[in-house]
Amino acid sequence: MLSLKSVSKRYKTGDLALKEVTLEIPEGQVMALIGPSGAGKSTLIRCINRLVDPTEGVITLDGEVISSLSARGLRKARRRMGMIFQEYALVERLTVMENVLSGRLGYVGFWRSWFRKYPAADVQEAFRLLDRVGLKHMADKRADELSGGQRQRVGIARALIQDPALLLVDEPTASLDPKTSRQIMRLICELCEERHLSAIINIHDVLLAQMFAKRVVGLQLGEIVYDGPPDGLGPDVLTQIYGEEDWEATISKVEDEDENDEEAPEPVASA
Ligand SMILES: Nc1ncnc2c1ncn2[C@@H]1O[C@H](COP(=O)(O)OP(=O)(O)OP(=O)(O)O)[C@@H](O)[C@H]1O
Repeated sequence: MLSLKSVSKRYKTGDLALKEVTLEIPEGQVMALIGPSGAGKSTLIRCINRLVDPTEGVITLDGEVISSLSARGLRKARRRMGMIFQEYALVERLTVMENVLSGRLGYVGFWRSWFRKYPAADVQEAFRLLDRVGLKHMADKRADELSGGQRQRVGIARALIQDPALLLVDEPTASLDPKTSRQIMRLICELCEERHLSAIINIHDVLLAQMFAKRVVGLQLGEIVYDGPPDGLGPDVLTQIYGEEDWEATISKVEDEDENDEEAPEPVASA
């Protein structure tokens, strides 16, 4: 459903951030994008939602060519791409509910959103989503009263109320502790499965990528150097992506954690 063909990006500074990247992401697939700092992960995500214009190549979402859309076409296409950010990007002085509803901005028109007059169906859906992410009881809290994990749950609900076909997730756990990081990754993956959503998750943490994604793409200096299942990320591949390190320790840690994972499951309610 998402296809990138020979996508390259050269910034005005001369940096070649992406080199002929070709990828296909089928419906419902969660893909983790890994690679060292500067590999081009953010640039790839930004080319898909056109925050950055690719220099060459073609990007299509469900057959629609994203890479050459006009501003109006782009606004429409962006409704189909939910974004989840590292720093949550919430409006601090607004409530949890208002932040979630802001995900409908692309649909409701400027004045309606200015006066915060969202349709009843949107409000109902926001409650359902807050229930699903475990925050129904916090709908009236201000965003600045929440913990990092709770903020990210609001960010997830805000992305989902857009009713996207694709989730673009940029470092969702970078500001979270290890346990919360796992809960957030698990929640994102479960929601993608429930809703047949595709996702690209840009993630620094190789362990988390291996634990939760069915497919991992490794970028190095703007090129894909690995594209395959998480268990194919052996020491040689990781060295190719990140350089020399004691990868055996990392890999065995994943196995240990899998065996000992006795965390309580996320709250379940119908979505
Ligand atoms: N706006 C920009 N102008 C010029 N060069 C840029 C710009 N943004 C990124 N770059 C360059 O493009 C390359 C890829 O950067 P990018 O941010 O996509 O990497 P990344 O893998 O997301 O890194 P990180 O994990 O640190 O966020 C780097 O060499 C970076 O310096």
